[in-house]
Amino acid sequence: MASLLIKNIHSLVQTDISPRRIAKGKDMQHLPVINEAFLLMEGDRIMEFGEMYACPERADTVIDAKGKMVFPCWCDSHTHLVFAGSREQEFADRLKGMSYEEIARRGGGIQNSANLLNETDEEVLLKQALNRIDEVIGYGTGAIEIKSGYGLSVEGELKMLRVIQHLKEIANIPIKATFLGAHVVPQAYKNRRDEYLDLIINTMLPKIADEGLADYIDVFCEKVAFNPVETERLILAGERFGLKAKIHTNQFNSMGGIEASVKNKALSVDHLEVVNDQEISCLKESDTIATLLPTAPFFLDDPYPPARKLIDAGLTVALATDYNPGSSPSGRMPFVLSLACIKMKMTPEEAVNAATLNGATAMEMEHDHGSIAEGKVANVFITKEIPSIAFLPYAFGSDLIDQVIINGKPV
Ligand SMILES: N=CN[C@@H](CCC(=O)O)C(=O)O
Ligand SMILES: [Zn+2]
Repeated sequence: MASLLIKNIHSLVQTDISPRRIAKGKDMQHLPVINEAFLLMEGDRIMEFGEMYACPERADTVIDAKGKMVFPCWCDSHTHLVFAGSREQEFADRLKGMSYEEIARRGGGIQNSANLLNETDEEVLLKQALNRIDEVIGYGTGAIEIKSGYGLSVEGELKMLRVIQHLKEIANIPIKATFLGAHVVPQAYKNRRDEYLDLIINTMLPKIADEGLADYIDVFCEKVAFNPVETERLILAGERFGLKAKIHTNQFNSMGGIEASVKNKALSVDHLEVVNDQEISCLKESDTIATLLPTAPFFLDDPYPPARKLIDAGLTVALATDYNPGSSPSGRMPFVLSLACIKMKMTPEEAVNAATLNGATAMEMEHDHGSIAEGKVANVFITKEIPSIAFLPYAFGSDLIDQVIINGKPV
């Protein structure tokens, strides 16, 4: 097996000697670092790491990282990166004052992306999504979740999930697939929402389970999409097919989505731009991860999630890009970290924990990803020469990633 040694690392970040599963509440401030370090990878795994005095003498390939830092790759646990076309016309409409919700109500938004996706061939979707995966690897992402939800029909949802399945086979980073048939009620079912729910539960889910196309189920619990009762019905249906829930909720309204998710042991609740004290207390009683997506409120010019309140209440916070054509047309994790610090007052250490270990746990990949630990997959990135960890979110526009290593190989 080929070995790769990185030596003279100024700081090796997020080192796990006795592996942590998660960083919760005030522990999110704890970011273990080894200064003047080495990292040895063999095959696709991390073999050994430590201080330079113990550095092995030989390896097949040696990289000198003097002045640079090494991080585990980002774990982006919430994306919609299989999509067709783009929505800059809606962007222009919003700049003139129209809201995201108004655009959705007039049949634009998610329905617009669904129309485009249903007209696009599977091979084209695959090629474009693969390009996006290559793009985000360049930003340091080494594990990702991808949702369906722009099909909104049996054929469309299956097409999206088959594309994601194909991506799992050919992309060189691990992918988790989430079924989001309940993204909005499609226009064709406008006055027949119960029939659409029945279609999801009785037709889509059995086919998806039959082909093993999804790892999780998601519902957009919002006024423009599905209510908490419908959300709970869908979570329970997913559970019958072995799918845990990761739920879009509290993006624009607080209407019971968190309670419905927590009650049904959702793995994560995602967005949380609008969240009240009662909902925070409800989350405190659970293991459900709060996944925040700050590029969405940045792009939509909405309020940011109250990350400080959530962390100070002892919750587990993850950060992800929400890469999608409508509310976050960017998969750039370093910018997510900058927004988390600048707009949500997370510390750089909390932001790194949220974007690595907690992101991995939000897609149940923490055994193999999210930290520098012996035996974990060797997905890491080397920064350019930077003076401190805080420099990464601080220098928000700069490309500070020098080299990305995936499965123990530079890409
Ligand atoms: N809010 C629901 N879904 C996506 C947006 C999808 C879209 O606008 O196309 C989100 O997470 O922001
Ligand atoms: Zn989303």
